[in-house]
Amino acid sequence: MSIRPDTPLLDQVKTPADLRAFKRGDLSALAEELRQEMISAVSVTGGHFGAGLGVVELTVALHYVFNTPQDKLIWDVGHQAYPHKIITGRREEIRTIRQQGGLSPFTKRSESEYDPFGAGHSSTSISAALGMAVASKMSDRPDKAIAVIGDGAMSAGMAYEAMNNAEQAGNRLVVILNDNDMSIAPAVGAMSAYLAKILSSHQFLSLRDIGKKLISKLPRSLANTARRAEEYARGIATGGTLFDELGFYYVGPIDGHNMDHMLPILENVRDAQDGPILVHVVTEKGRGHPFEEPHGEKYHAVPKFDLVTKERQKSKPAAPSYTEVFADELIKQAGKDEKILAITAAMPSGTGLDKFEKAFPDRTFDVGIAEQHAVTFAAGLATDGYKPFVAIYSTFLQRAYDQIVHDVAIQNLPVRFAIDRAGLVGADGPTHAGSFDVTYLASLPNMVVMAAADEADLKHMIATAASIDDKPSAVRYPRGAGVGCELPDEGTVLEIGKGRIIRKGSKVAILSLGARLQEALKAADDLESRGLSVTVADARFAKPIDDALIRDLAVSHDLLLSIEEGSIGGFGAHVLDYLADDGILDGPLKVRTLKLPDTFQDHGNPDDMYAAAGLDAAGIVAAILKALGKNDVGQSASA
Ligand SMILES: Cc1ncc(C[n+]2csc(CCOP(=O)(O)OP(=O)(O)O)c2C)c(N)n1
Ligand SMILES: CC(=O)[C@@H](O)[C@H](O)COP(=O)(O)O
Ligand SMILES: [Mg+2]
Repeated sequence: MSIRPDTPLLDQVKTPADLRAFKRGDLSALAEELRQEMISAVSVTGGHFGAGLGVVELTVALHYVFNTPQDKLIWDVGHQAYPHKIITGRREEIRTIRQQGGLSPFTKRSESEYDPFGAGHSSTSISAALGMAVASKMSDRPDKAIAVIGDGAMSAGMAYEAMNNAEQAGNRLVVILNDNDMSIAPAVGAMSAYLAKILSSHQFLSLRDIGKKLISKLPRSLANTARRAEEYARGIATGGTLFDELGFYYVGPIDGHNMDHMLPILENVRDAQDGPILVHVVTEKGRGHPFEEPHGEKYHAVPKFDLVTKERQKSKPAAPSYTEVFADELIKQAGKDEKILAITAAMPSGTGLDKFEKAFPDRTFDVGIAEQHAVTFAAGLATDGYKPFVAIYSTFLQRAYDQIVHDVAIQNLPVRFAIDRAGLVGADGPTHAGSFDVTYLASLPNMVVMAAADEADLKHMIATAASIDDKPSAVRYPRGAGVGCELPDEGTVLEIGKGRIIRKGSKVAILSLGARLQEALKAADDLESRGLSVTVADARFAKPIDDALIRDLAVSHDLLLSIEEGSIGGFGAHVLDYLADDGILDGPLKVRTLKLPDTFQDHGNPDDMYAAAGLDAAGIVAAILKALGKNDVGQSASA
């Protein structure tokens, strides 16, 4: 049941300008209404939850103190921006978030002038803010750029590359480090430990010391705040941090749920005349969530739920997910081969490596949000005979492309890439769609690229990757449940570069790569009912492609149609290359390549999106009939 909370204060806020008219004393109550509004909205839509709940007060404080949208507020990743969207004119639309045609789950420039930078992938905010700050400095405008970055996102190299250059921005750059001691999973690594140390160590000065220190060190206006330091529950420490060494003026830690602590500090930061400032804010991820039981991931993301019963909508998958099948097979393989290791970049549950870690804690590495490092780390392990599986979502692997080319492929190191979320992912939209991996991987010499058509084949492909010791390999598989096929106890090693015929016909050949195979088979049924004899083949490999299979199909059918869940330049392009170079295209054969349209795929339901892209059974049938000039052949069996 959806309930709209009573929100008399929030009702007065259409934009941040309304918020700025509030008395300071009312802001905490306003923030609580905002939290309840967000809970109510997410109960209807599902979506990212814990991060937004944790920054409700911070969101109100930042919009209250800074002059958005002239001052640019940049949320790293953007998954925590639900409260921000609600108070920046998108309160009603928030209930459409992640649905086709609705609001984006992340910040998006085209959605609002209050979203100065689009996101989805992490750790971009400081670079973007620095660019904006330098632009405003060069244009002689006073506008600030404020990057809000989480402690998890602070593990990525890009954040440090940006901080290393931050001085260029002068006082126009503000970084808010939102420290909730969580990534999706608990935060990992030395940086996380360092932040914890700042919170608990000697740098956490006595209140009186802080006052003295601040007065001597801070810009004048900040010093005034410091005189009131004894009001702060947590106190603040300055100086001597890594951030100071990087050219920031470090202020913190401050309690990110306490307006009385945050407002004076942020006002002074806003008015400071010196260089860039980093404010270390401590928050609680998932604060105020309505559920009774605690959650290890602090409710990072939730499905729709009933606000009264708190019951979360559980879909009952008919088959195990590809992710689970991958984890089970890797555990099987690792049980036989102690050299097998598993690496995740901050996605242990998403990639199934949390399960692997339970079986092999010493052979599992969560490196934090650090995809580039994950890949080169794996390359290093591979030089010494270890067999690393880097389990990464297709979209996040994009960040490590040079590492794949330079550190892995050129050196021909046997790193195994387990590429989850390949193809359309649905609600997360264009930043998270796994559209490009075949295009960017199959163009690399030395790389073996496999795509699983079903979960049984995924097991075979993981077994195959485990056996490839002389070159890099990749297996791609989609988000969500498998097709429900029978699963072997253990995968069997496949012959490299060999596809398989699933169904034999004579007129039309459908050559499928990956999980569109079921749709290809449905299309074949439909076409047969129209009197067209159809062969369906599963290519299995995008690289090396099965030349012999393609040639056989090409010479024995009138039409060869390839289909894949990926962008242009992928499998279809490789098939065309082969056909052209082999001279087969010089003959009577008709060829069509079905792939995703050459646009970024927005968020929505993947089935609808594949249908719109012509990649479902009906789309395949239509493409084939059109190619054969037979739009009027027979009736669909399913019609
Ligand atoms: C490059 C990249 N890798 C992985 C992810 C997946 N991801 C989204 S949010 C998140 C955790 C971010 O932690 P933090 O920055 O601390 O934000 P919090 O959720 O704690 O507010 C991760 C790993 C991503 N968005 N981008
Ligand atoms: C914000 C982010 O990048 C992740 O939280 C992502 O939304 C997870 O996607 P899955 O639900 O596919 O694991
Ligand atoms: Mg965090």
